[in-house]
Amino acid sequence: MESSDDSIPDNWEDEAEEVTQEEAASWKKEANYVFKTEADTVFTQNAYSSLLNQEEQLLSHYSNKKDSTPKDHLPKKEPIIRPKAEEIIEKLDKKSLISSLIGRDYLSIPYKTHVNIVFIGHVDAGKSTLCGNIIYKSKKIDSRIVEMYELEAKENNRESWWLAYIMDVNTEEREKGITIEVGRAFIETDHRVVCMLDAPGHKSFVPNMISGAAQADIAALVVSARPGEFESGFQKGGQTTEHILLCRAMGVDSFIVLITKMDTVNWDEERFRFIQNSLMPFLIDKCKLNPQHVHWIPISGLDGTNLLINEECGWYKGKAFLQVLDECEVGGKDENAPLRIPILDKAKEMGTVVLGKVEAGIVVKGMKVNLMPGFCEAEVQEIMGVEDEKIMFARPGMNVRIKLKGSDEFKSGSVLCDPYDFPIVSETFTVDIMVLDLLPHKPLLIPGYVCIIHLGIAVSECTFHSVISVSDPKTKKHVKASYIRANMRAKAVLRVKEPMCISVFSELSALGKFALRDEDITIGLGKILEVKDIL
Ligand SMILES: Nc1nc2c(ncn2[C@@H]2O[C@H](COP(=O)(O)OP(=O)(O)OP(=O)(O)O)[C@@H](O)[C@H]2O)c(=O)[nH]1
Repeated sequence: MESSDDSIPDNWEDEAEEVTQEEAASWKKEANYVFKTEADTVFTQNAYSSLLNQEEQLLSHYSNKKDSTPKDHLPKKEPIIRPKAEEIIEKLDKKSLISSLIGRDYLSIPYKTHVNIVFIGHVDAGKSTLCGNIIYKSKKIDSRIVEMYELEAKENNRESWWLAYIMDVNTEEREKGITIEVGRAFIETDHRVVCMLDAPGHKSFVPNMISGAAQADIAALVVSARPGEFESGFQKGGQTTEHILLCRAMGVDSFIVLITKMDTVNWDEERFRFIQNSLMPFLIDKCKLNPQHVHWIPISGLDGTNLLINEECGWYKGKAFLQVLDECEVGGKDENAPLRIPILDKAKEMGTVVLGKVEAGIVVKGMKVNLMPGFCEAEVQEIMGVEDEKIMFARPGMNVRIKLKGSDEFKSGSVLCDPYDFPIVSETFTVDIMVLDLLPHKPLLIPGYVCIIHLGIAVSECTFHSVISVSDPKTKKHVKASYIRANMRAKAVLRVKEPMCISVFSELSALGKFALRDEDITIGLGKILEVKDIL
């Protein structure tokens, strides 16, 4: 039944975003920036004097040209009125603020961009083996440790698994031969510092896989070419499609498909093309990936062919995995945006140390920060980079450990942000949701339906508050509805148990995309359209 004048207009997504931006703008105006500490005073003063310097330089530039420049081209010398702190922050870009804080122009030094790649795919596809081999071949591991792993694999009757042991570090993972936690290792390509996130393939550990996907810029989809293995991973119940959908839900737009175990099919091109043709419609048509952002490489994770350099595979003339990884497209991140670091983990190490990836803005040693949604004030005492080296500041994309001084009454999943510019904190928000399969005994999403939401790396219980509309699959027009069935696209209002840091998707995808899970299955994926700030 299509509603008449009160039907949802086609452009409701745009309208929803505008409302949020207006709300954000009015909040920003009302905000009262308070600079309490000495460090903050220096920060503000430096920013202020930098602003004055810019003005003076401009004036002297014009007065030196006095004779040749007509008078009315000169800017009028106005009495200088000290601007308010918030005006300074609005006028100056973040880079000059940071440069003045750390006293040198560090930010113009060329550097390698940082990217995270998550390895996804069905259980036993070969993810850990190929990650381990990349580390081994890049000589990032001591030969004595390799010998130890070889011995341990032999003792566990899993001789060929020693490469996987480089990523699978805990005893249970090694004894069972499966990944449980997201493994993490760093390598460097010519232009990038790459964090490899080895996600578990087993369906019991999908929540861990989602946390890996939420940190990723690129996905490496690992598919086994061994007869029968590709088929079981891609069929209903296999993890290949679920992992692809979850990565898309977490905002990953760039995929490298690694068709591995090619040694088991004698590097048969026909097998490679069969897998490629089977996966292509799902990636391009269903998941709406740009074909130019999907790369295909035949490899063997076990012997390392085509991992670092293109080797001995007559019919494949393309690049090796690390060469593609060095240059494939990743979405830009905004250095000048307010600081956002979703906290992945928190530990006590002579103070509180947090682990996270800088999603937006720049974090600088010595700056004041706030951990939201709990309003925990703290100071950045140390920043540690990928090799645990101490650094002065970190840019977007970088994985950092940060030692904090101050309150530690915050949970993992909180967001570390600027002291004067917080993300929206809310418990109720409007979403655009694509519903997948639903549980046989719970076939409708209706107000009151309770499930688990993975909002980036944060996890919470969530309830369907109301259903607004569903999209008619034929006309694509939204029609009023009071329930949602499997495989429908809909607009609904969700409510989480406790306030969370949330963003409209178009503003910051890291806090604006989500997956819904119920009883171990993924029931929906979506993005946030509108949020009511409760602060
Ligand atoms: N012949 C051959 N065997 C491989 C290759 N890659 C992995 N294997 C074997 O496949 C099995 C599973 O490999 P893993 O690397 O543990 O698979 P995984 O995808 O990390 O497994 P989960 O993380 O538990 O899902 C092991 O016995 C590996 O030795 C390959 O390229 N060729």
